[in-house]
Amino acid sequence: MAQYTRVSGSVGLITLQNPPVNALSAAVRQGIVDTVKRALGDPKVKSVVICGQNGIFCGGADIKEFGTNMSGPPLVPMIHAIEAANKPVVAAIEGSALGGGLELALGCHYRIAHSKARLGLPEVSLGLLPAAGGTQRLPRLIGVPAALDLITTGRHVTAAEALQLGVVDRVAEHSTVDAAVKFALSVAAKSLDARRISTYPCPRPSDFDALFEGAMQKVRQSARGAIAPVACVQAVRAAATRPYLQGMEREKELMATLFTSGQARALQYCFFAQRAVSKWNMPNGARWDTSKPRPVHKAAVIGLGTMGRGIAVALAQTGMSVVAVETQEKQLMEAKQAVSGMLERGAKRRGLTPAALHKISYSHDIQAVADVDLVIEAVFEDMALKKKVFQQLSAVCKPGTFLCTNTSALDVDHLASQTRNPELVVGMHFFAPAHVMKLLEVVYGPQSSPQAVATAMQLGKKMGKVSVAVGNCRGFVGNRMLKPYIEQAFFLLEEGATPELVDRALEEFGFPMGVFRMSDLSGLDVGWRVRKGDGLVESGSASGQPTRLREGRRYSPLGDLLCEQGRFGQKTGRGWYQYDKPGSRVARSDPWFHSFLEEYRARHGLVARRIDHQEVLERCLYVLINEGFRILEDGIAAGPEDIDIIYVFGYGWPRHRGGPMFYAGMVGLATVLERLEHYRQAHPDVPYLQPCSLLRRLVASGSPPVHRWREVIKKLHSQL
Ligand SMILES: CCCCCCCC(=O)CC(=O)SCCNC(=O)CCNC(=O)[C@H](O)C(C)(C)COP(=O)(O)OP(=O)(O)OC[C@H]1O[C@@H](n2cnc3c(N)ncnc32)[C@H](O)[C@@H]1OP(=O)(O)O
Ligand SMILES: NC(=O)C1=CN([C@@H]2O[C@H](COP(=O)(O)OP(=O)(O)OC[C@H]3O[C@@H](n4cnc5c(N)ncnc54)[C@H](O)[C@@H]3O)[C@@H](O)[C@H]2O)C=CC1
Repeated sequence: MAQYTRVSGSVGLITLQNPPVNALSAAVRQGIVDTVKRALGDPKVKSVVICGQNGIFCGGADIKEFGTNMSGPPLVPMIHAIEAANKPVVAAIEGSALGGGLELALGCHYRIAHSKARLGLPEVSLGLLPAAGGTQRLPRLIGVPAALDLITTGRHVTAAEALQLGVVDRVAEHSTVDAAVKFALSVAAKSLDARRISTYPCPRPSDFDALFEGAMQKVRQSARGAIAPVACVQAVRAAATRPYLQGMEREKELMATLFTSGQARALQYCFFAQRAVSKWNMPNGARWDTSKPRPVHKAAVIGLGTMGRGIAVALAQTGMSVVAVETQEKQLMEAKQAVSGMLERGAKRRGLTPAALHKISYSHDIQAVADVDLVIEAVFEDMALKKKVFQQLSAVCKPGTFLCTNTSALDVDHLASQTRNPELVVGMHFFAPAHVMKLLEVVYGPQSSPQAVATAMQLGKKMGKVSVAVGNCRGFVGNRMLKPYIEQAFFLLEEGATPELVDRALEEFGFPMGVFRMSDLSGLDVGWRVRKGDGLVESGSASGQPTRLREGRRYSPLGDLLCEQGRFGQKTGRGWYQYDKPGSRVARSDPWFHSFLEEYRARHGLVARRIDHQEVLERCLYVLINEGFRILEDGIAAGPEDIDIIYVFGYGWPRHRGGPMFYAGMVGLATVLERLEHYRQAHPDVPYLQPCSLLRRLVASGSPPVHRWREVIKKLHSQL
């Protein structure tokens, strides 16, 4: 809807009304068409202001309408009619002007933004391009390089940057609508000839070809396999090379291919999934909207290694006081230096002074945490040590302090049982580097109170994380699913693949790094220590003939053998690949490893066969997806969206493929099931390939779309 009033005698004020973000639904578009017509037809009206209700201009096209039978007036002619008007139209931008919202503003003759407003064309992150003239008007207004940047990244800019770029004409500190009305009165009689952006020539940069080649290369590298960024570059190129109307034709043509693409569906699914996971619920009925978080004014971090340092930075950047605790003076001083450096660099990047530096106090005495509201433990992954730390915390902290652990896989319930108040214990599983990575798994046990979960979720939000509440099990959601994925990659090496082949297949699929490059980066010794703890590693296996079975299950000792040789990955300069020196990042194929692999196969009577990318993807990804179904079946994740968001934000799953569970739906659940059955037959000693009963059930019930899986899961749980 759009409301129309006449203000200050001669200004027609149009207010978009569609809470919460005034998205351009069919009703809003119809409202704009009607009210603009009314304003232009009213002889008393000399100029027009368009604004949005409740302090937000417009969040763009109504994404919920996509995929439906979109009725109502289309955006392009609506915006053209505004631009062609013979009375000045001023956009009064408060809150956000995004996507179609900014395109609407670009059709206006003037734009005034509030100093706190954010503007942008984020369509690319939804698998689309700004198809209401955005790709044609913006380069004409602010030049090709700046338009390419905004359109291909989808980034939101502040009002100050928008003013500097020339996207807006003025910035208002107080009521933007009042300022716009005043301004509209002042320009009522002015000629509009120079105010219609579509009539501007598009500036042609001197380094035209190099600019577009560079832009194309950049988008192909940053979002491997994503089609929308490429289409965005093509559309801006059309603006720079064709007259406006022909450019609009090209924009429309490119949008038509994107609009119905699987990638657009996947990205739009991610948009809603990201919002859905904040509305968490627990199997005991506790929910996000009935559980009140407790404010956290002061927090502590125990253990300032790789993770603890990043967590301390993320906490301090929220503005709260942080107590950082290490055991030894030397470690404490090193950590203090590292944390200060991280905060200073972060502040410099954002053009701020590092105020958070003074928010952290350091101590090697655990008594220092006595008065904090919440503690995050990040000591070594060692149950005995963590148990001791939780016992100490329980004794030292004031009553009611929430005790959280950053363990990657250990039993959160067991840690809770070491404390006087197990209901105050949850897992807060960050990802490295903790001050950068967006994902946070909040792990609840049967005793965790809804308030503890709500507090951890809210703290995650405050730290800028995408937080997902999950149940307690070995590895929680992300790492539990990773185990069979890595296992398949090892088996593929045994059967004839190379690290290069496996990684290429996964990187072409869209992962930033394949499994072996990733393993070299995070350190082969991490998994080795876990396998040793599980009693899977045979000592001295490098010198003997290590077995490839553990309790009847196939096992590949390849990773253990490399570790026994001191090949821990990048940190030692050798792993699945070789590196120029320890710590170097460029992976090169290693002839040593190839001959080692051949000898290994020969020793075990394994005959290498040709393995193609399809098999790599099917085996690595379907086995991971299968574990995802088990996690849903076990009630560890509340829905497929939770798993998908964990994989997209924590594990580099390509966003344009929507996350593993959405991807399974795209491939077809019946196909995933059939391929798992096929591989299970070929590898009867690999239990992870056994299709999960939830997957079978979903296929038997006609493979419903992903948003209906929760119903099937609910039914399944009610029958148990
Ligand atoms: C051939 C066909 C031709 C078609 C031509 C189309 C051409 C186009 O140009 C296409 C477009 O505009 S695509 C839309 C571009 N706009 C965006 O991407 C902005 C999306 N929204 C945001 O960033 C934040 O919500 C925002 C920054 C606005 C607000 O953030 P908050 O953190 O305050 O609030 P959220 O929790 O994100 O959102 C609140 C509720 O609003 C829903 N929502 C947000 N934007 C929407 C939108 N654009 N359409 C529909 N629903 C939207 C959001 O899902 C959430 O809903 P609930 O979770 O149910 O409360
Ligand atoms: N490194 C990673 O990528 C991730 C690690 N994690 C988990 O985070 C935890 C920490 O891992 P990292 O930071 O990698 O380990 P790290 O080895 O880098 O750091 C552990 C730190 O804890 C300190 N420490 C040991 N005992 C202590 C005590 N009693 N009091 C205070 N400090 C103590 C050590 O001096 C060391 O600085 C582990 O549980 C790990 O599984 C979770 C997510 C990712």
